[in-house]
This record gives sequence, structure tokens and C-alpha cells, in this order.
Amino acid sequence: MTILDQLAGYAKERVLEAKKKMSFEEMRRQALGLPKGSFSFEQALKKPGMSFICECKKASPSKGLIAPDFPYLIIAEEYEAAGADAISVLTEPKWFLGKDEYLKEIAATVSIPCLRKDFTVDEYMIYEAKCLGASAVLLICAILSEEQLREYGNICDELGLSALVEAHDEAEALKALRAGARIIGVNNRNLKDFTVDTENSRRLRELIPPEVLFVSESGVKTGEDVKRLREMGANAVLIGETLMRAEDKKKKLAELKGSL
Ligand SMILES: O=P(O)(O)OC[C@@H](O)[C@@H](O)c1c[nH]c2ccccc12
Repeated sequence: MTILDQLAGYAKERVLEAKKKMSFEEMRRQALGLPKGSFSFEQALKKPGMSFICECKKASPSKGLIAPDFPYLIIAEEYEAAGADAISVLTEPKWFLGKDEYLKEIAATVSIPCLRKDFTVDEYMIYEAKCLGASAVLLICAILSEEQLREYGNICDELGLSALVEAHDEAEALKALRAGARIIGVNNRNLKDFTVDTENSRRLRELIPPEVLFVSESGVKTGEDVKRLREMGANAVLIGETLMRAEDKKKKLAELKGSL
């Protein structure tokens, strides 16, 4: 079983537990009772040039503990002050040491859109994301059927949330497109074996029509990386570890933007 299967399996267990605390009907009712979102995440990615999605992540399955000290609100505020266009917040608790509260508090504090970075395996998690204040959710092609991608995309549309649809190879990118994805994220890290290859973005960019927003995710370390990804047509980069390990996040983000 791959780590992705384990993450998805555990997410299903988490949903079962969550439904005991608040039923599906109640979560849905609360989410639909909130003002509809304005698709602010995709708007933020539409600006000319490269957009930066900066990630709050305490740990990961490939790197273990990244930030023992995790002042998440300060980090999020630093990202915003440094000119991030959006913030990605891990809520997966077991491998990424995330929490729903991190997202809730960050979304209530910053004015840029927040992505709920989790392993969406049930509609419940989309309504929950809305209630937590997210502007976007992650849908991973490798763990969802085409029909689920379409259905979940429709729920996002109803709530005014954006869906970042993650693909790792050609077949997944085509599946995302057939399901109507407006934002496709290509994960440069293979979640099956953790190898990183930013050239993956180049191969897949060619398959994806220019009007579909393209996010290059993972393994971005330098301004040179960002420049290369921009040249291959990425609209945004999603950067976690490099920023999480930087003492001065503002300086690091400026460096990453530097060679543009
Ligand atoms: O820390 P990195 O290498 O900059 O990567 C960030 C982000 O892309 C990564 O956390 C990620 C990409 N896709 C995911 C899916 C689930 C959880 C996490 C991820």
C-alpha cells in the first residue's frame, strides 16, 4: 500500500469520526448558510506573471518534522506581508501534523485566500472546508474517480470555492480536464515514492490548455527553479518546505521572486 492509499484510508476514518460529532446534513446546512465564496483563490492565480502559494506545514511523510516550533499565525501573517498570493494550510493530522483549527484561525486572520490542504475523500470535507473559512480545497486525481472529481467540483462551485485538482501524470491530467478542472496542480513529488522532478511540470504543461490555471507544486527551492517553471508556463508555484525552513520568510520569498 502506498503512502497515498494510507493517507486516503485514514481520511475516510476521520470523516466517519467527524460525522459522529456533526452530521453530514448539519455540516452541509451550515456551509450553505454562509455567504457564497467569490472564487478568490483562482482570482489570485489569474494575475499576470507568477503567483505564489505559500504553505504552512509542520511535518510531512517524506521529511518528517520540518518545523518543531510552529507559530502558524505568525507564519501566515509573515507570508501575507511578504506578498504571498494565497496560503496553503495542511489540516491532515497524522503525517503532516495539521489541524482544522490552524486553517480556521489563519483564514480568519489573513485577507488572502486559503487552501485547505488535505486528502478530500468525501463531500463532507468540502462543506467542512467552507465552514473553516477556506477559499479552496485540494482534489487529488489518484484517490478520486472522474465522477467524484466532477461531483466535488460541482459542490465547490455551489459554495464559491475553488478546486485545485492535483495530477501527477498524463492520464491524471487528462482525467482532471475531462472532469472540468479550472486549476490543475502538478505535484513534482511523486507521492508513491517521494522522488521530486520539476521537469514533470514541463511535460504536463503541454497537455493543459492555456486558459486552465497551472500550479507547479513541491520541491521548489530557488529563484532559478521559479524562473524555469514560469518559463514553462506555470501560473503559480506552491512552496512549503523551503519557506518553512527559512528563518526570514520575507527574505526567502523575495529571493524566490528575485530572478523573475
Ligand atoms: O514542501 P514542498 O516540497 O515545497 O511542497 C509543498 C506542497 O506542494 C506539498 O506539501 C504537497 C503537494 N501536494 C500535496 C498533497 C497533499 C499534501 C501535501 C502536498
